[in-house]
Amino acid sequence: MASWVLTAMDLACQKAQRTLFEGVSFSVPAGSWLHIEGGNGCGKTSLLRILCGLSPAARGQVLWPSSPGTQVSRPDRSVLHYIGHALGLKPDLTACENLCVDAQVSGLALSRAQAVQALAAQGLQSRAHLPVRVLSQGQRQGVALARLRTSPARLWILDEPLVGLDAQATATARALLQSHVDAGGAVVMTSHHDVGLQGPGARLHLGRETGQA
Ligand SMILES: Nc1ncnc2c1ncn2[C@@H]1O[C@H](COP(=O)(O)OP(=O)(O)OP(=O)(O)O)[C@@H](O)[C@H]1O
Repeated sequence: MASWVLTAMDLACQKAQRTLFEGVSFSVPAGSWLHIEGGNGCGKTSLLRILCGLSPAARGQVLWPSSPGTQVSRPDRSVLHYIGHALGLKPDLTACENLCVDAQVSGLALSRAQAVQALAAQGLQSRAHLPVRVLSQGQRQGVALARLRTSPARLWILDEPLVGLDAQATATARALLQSHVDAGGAVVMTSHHDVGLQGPGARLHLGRETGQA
């Protein structure tokens, strides 16, 4: 049985007095995934931000996992790792430094060698010591994904994590997400493409059929 769960209860979202979605409820237990899909502007990013506690819901409630068997009122970085469209990278720091600083903020000790290893696993070893501002968009996405490899969080919330990746980087990223789920983590993600995750999981289509997942 799963030791923890992310729960969304009857969520609604409004932007500029327009209801984007309502009645959205789901549970994402440890060891599972949720793929949120839907057309441009249907509210996928807005939903992820609500799930992360970055934006308020117009209605409803989110219960985040904490240590096994408990729930917290807001998630911290030890619980939840969010990658949004903006990626959150520091452009003047190298890829390696970005991982080290990110770990430091999470209260983790990460050596440069460990950071380079995480980047190498994304196929970015040769880019490790370059400032992020000179990297391509796909390479930046790879750096953001490499941070997942050093994150303590069991719950990953990812906005279009495969966007801009070439075929090889996409396969690597898919394997990373699958291994996280297989190891008892959880992935909530948006994507306009089939991600092909296996095992316990669900798809939530935001739009006219929005509802239970
Ligand atoms: N602050 C805001 N004020 C007014 N409208 C907003 C605001 N923020 C978002 N929106 C609108 O809400 C809608 C949903 O935006 P959101 O980014 O959640 O969509 P999305 O499903 O992630 O789209 P995409 O697939 O294009 O990334 C869009 O029409 C957007 O313009």
